[in-house]
Amino acid sequence: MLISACGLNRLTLTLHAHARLCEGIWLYESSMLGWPMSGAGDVNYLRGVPQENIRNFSIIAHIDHGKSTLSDRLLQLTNTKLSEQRDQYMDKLQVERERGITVKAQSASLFYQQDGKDYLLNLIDTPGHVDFSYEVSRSLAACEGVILLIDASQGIEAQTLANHALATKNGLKIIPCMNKIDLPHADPDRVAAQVHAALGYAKEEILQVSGKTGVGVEELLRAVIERIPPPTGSLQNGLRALVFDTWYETFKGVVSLIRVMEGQIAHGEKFLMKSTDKTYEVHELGIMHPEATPVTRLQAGQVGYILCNMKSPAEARVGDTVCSDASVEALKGFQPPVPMVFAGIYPIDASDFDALNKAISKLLLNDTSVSIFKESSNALGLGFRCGFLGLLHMDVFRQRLEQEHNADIIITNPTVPFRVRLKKNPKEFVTISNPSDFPDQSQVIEFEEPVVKASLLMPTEHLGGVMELCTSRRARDLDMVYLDSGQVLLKCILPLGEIVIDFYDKIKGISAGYASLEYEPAGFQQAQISKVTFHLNGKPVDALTTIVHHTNAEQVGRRVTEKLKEVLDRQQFEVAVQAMVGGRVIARETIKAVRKNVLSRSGKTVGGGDVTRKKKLLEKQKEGKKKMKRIGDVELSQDAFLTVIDNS
Ligand SMILES: Nc1nc2c(ncn2[C@@H]2O[C@H](COP(=O)(O)OP(=O)(O)OP(=O)(O)O)[C@@H](O)[C@H]2O)c(=O)[nH]1
Repeated sequence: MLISACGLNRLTLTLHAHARLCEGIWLYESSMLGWPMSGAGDVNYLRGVPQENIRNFSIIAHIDHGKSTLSDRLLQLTNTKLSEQRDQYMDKLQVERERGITVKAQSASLFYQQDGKDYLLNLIDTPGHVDFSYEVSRSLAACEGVILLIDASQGIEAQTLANHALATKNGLKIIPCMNKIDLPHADPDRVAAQVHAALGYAKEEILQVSGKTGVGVEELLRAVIERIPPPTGSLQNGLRALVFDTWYETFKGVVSLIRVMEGQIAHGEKFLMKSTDKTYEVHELGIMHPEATPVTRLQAGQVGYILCNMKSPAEARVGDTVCSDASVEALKGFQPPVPMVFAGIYPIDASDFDALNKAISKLLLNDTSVSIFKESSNALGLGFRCGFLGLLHMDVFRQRLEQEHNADIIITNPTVPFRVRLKKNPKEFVTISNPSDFPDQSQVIEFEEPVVKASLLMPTEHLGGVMELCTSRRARDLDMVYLDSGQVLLKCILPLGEIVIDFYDKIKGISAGYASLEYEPAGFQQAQISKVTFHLNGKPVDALTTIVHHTNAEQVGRRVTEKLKEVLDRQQFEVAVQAMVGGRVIARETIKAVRKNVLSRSGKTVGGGDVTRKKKLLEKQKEGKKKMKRIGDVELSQDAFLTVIDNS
């Protein structure tokens, strides 16, 4: 049996595996979805699932507690057809599959029947790592409830508490649910006691599932339907929908994911983007099932995507309101995320700047939490200064640029944003996120560094080691709360600059992986800040310049000069490698002069008879020369330069 929808001749590009185009009419074979037929004549493929039978929910949890695996099981249980069979289906990006982590929230509309009633369940799988919590907060704006997943062997971790607080703040219904109960070392009783002690849920309220084996997942779906309220919002009102995600697709252009709050929107209709007042026409709209699947109409309470005649990625704004006319009030939108770490991104080959510019603007559409400004460097040419939510976020952005957009890039070493009050304008603080903007010390009244409110959750036996590390990183206002479950929650204020690089790894090492960290911005505090510059025979290498707390300057200076000495080719003259703060040298290495003999490797000269090998080496050197950077008299090969940046 077939349901017909109308006017979709532009949709051939998005032909879905389950759908086919027949004599100009879009036909949907509902039985293929495991979706029973009932009632005829509904032009909407969503077939009038009444609003009270819609549930919009996210799965939230600490990293690795099994959100994506559970999402797989929900797709399976609801007979959702997949375009290919693979684990962690909702992790669509190459970077996610390679790293085994979710970095991008993904939504899927599922159809399910329970007690003879048809339900439309809109699920959003969210990331767990603290760097991507902006994705979680955006996803929650499209939901009425969440499944708070807790690993039955690990128990509550820092991000469990943070996500619980976020869902509570958003007024969402929370279903606490223990996962991985199939693990031999799972301890549901201990974890239930922990959840009760920390979050106040009774043991009976906490569900127990295994996303891996499927045990308990049907009961979980029942709880979703019974405990999470349906969406509200009148179909009769003017259209009001929240854009909560956007991305760019090569053949389709800009795709916006929306949650319709009021009214409805249909194929071919015109709508207004509230922030720009620009009018667009809907070229396609649909649901993620879990691939983009066109429908004719989206109504209040539903989640889906729209494609329209947007010319540039810049026109789509996450948090914007899609509305029928100017009289409709804008929705609350989202607080812009606060960048925690800044770094320069440059094309390896300076002539690729325009291509990099395009690649970045497309990727920004998919990751609105990155802030970007153009900048230039004497060693690297034209590039961008980018703000990220953390180091993992920065690394994922780099990998996505390389993998999804074929960009060859260099990222300079990261720095946190400092603030400064200058004598010429003593009433105002200016933020410095780029070492090149560092002011002359004689003009400075005071500096401030960013701090975070950190929460570290761990079994009590690891408290000593973790406290020691925190103290060595200048932690203050330490406060401990002992939980009934044998865990302790350590709260403190930490300078952001002390945790962005290796703090997380160190914490995991000290606690055998048991301590978890969560943090949020907590303003700025007064600090003594130094700019460390690096010089080759007196000439600065600007891409290596960094800003650090004064107590760390010497250590950074020593590490980078040593690395420069190790990787720099010897020149025909002696080279002084210096690290300086102001006019003062804080670290120095000397590279002795030598007449370079390319035919010598590791001190051994290549055998005289091997002419081809000699030729090859000389050609290689010629090739390498093209990629040499010149700092004053000193030539620095690209490879050497990249190694230093990677290690600085
Ligand atoms: N034994 C067992 N392993 C599970 C279960 N659920 C997930 N896992 C494993 O736990 C690891 C993490 O699972 P994911 O589903 O990627 O976790 P996640 O919460 O989505 O991870 P992030 O999105 O990166 O935070 C994987 O190795 C899964 O195979 C389960 O129910 N039982």
